Amino acid sequence: MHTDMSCVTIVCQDEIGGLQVRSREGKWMDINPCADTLVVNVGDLMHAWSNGRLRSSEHRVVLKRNVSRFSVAFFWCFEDEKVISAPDEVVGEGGARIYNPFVCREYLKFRESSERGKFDKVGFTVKDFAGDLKQ
Ligand SMILES: O=C(O)CCC(=O)C(=O)O
Ligand SMILES: [Fe+2]
Repeated sequence: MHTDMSCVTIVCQDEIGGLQVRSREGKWMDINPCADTLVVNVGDLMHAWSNGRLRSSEHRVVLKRNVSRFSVAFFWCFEDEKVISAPDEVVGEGGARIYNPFVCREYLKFRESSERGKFDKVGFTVKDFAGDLKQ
């Protein structure tokens, strides 16, 4: 289970399927394969930029049978040196930023070097890195 570090991810999975996304309520939902259809995921950078309005959902791949599966993912990120800080227009009047501003490169480094995140991408999210200022 992980969230994507990207801004937006585009996934193409074959007919075997297996991709699951966790709902706000914590329920795992199958993303059933559909011919000529791509899956678009919001990643952590977009989640932080949108001040949490767009959710970077936890997802995983679960195979119900012992078969080979093929998928390809395209991860679109902001440039390394960009600072992610939700714009005033997104935060809205009277609203508050829920994350500290951060540099994209630093977040990617954090995810790639942290014990839990190293190989299987499981673990930390932007909340762990930039704090959740609401809490
Ligand atoms: O294989 C898939 O369907 C999803 C892969 C994925 O979530 C990822 O590479 O981040
Ligand atoms: Fe992913």
